[in-house]
Amino acid sequence: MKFCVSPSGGGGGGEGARGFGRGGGPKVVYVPPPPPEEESSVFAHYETGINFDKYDDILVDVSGSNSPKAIMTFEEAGLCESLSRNVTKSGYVKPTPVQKHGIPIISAGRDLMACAQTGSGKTAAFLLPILQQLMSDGVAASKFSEVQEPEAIIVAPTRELINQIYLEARKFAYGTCVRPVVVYGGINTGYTIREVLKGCNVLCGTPGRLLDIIGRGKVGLSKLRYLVLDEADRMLDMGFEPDMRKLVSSPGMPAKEERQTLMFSATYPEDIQRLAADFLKTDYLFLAVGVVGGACSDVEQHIIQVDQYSKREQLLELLKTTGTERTMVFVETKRSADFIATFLCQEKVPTTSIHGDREQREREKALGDFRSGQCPVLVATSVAARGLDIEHVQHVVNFDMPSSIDEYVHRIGRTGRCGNTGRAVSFFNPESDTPLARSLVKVLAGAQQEVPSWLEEIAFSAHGTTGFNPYGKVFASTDTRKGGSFQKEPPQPAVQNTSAAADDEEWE
Ligand SMILES: Nc1ncnc2c1ncn2[C@@H]1O[C@H](COP(=O)(O)OP(=O)(O)OP(=O)(O)O)[C@@H](O)[C@H]1O
Repeated sequence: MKFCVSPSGGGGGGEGARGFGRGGGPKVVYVPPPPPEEESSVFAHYETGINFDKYDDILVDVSGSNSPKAIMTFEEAGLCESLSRNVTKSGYVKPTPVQKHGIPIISAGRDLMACAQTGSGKTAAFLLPILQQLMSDGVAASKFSEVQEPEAIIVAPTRELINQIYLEARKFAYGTCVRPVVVYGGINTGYTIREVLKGCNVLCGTPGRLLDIIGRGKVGLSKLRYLVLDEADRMLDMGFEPDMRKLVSSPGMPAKEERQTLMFSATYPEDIQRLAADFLKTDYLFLAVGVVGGACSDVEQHIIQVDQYSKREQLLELLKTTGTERTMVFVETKRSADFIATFLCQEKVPTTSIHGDREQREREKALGDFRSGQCPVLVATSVAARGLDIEHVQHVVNFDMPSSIDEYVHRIGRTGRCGNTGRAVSFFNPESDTPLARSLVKVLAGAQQEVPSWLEEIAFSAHGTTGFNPYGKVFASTDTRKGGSFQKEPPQPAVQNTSAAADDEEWE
């Protein structure tokens, strides 16, 4: 068995994170391998799970005026032949709730803030109606232009996630004249620009690299019709909000009244919802599938009380039971990611790691080795918490609890996707994690999980109450425009999501 070496190569984070020419660091030469061309690889997908049909039982709430009627089937979505064919080849038989409601809303030209649980198909909910519109308008990529004018821009917070979205866009646009392109930090800028100049209709990017390429005059915004913020709450928290403001005030960016703005996430703190409204037309629709910020109930959640010094032993014990099943282990810092991955390798557990200090080449290799099963254990920081859709991830371990409950929801959502079941085990250290206890109890209860009595005690003891963590967000249940706050606790500051993720990913 091959053991994947994990420690950070170092040095890649600074420049890669800040984008070529900004940080003044060494030139990034990395050019990623081209994505697979064979049809079987383009359309490779995993099966929906036994709980896929249960999605239909989830309560859906659409608020705002004149919302269009939901569709029940992909046929009703009115997709053109090539797009329909690609949907079928992707193994999609029926739409998930966020697709049933989101597709007609987007097709009707409405702005949308959509919230649906992890792994429930939000990506296709925005890609399909956008691609459908571009195809029916006969949009085609042109490689004869020195400035590319994409019709859609999609933004996501991490490099791996935006690459995944790009691959989904490429899959659905397969065999058509619509060309998606991806730009993100940590790869050679010249290569990126050459890719953009080959023709670009749907530009997928991380914020830093997008702004960079727009600033270089390689991308014009005059034809832009769609702006999509995936993981919208993360894109608008303190880490990325300035970049988003810069993006929407870039020269040529159509005003919000002239473009369609679409936001998707599994979590939406209320303060972020209010801020997001700045980017949307006033009559935007708010789509909530289930409880906003709730965890996916297909993930079996276990919380174990562990003190800091017993965590490594506990992890080893746990990994003995998971065998070669794919497991993501989340830790708080880049250093501990290296440390734990090295420890596991020494213990003969084939492990790799991903975090913001690893070079992009290493990050992509780590993800590749994990996807292929060569290294069934991936130790990760919050950089891998959101959006990543990796087949066969059966287990998530929170070696360190995250500092916010939303981050917890995203992390455990790496398993139990698309109707499949999964398991999340979290090491709760009362010394450091007590502030999260209350919101954790609510998330567990909301997902019909067993709540350990010791956790309840911590959460609602005098100690737990006085020590209530302002960062331990309790989820809202619906559209903030309805006026109600759904929290018993005071409103949370916008900083709550940023700490871990922002210092880990820095500036993409
Ligand atoms: N209608 C469908 N039928 C079958 N599979 C689907 C369908 N919609 C999406 N999928 C698949 O389900 C998986 C999860 O979808 P996706 O990554 O879009 O989830 P998500 O809601 O964006 O999750 P997250 O909140 O973690 O970002 C993907 O592999 C996707 O291809």
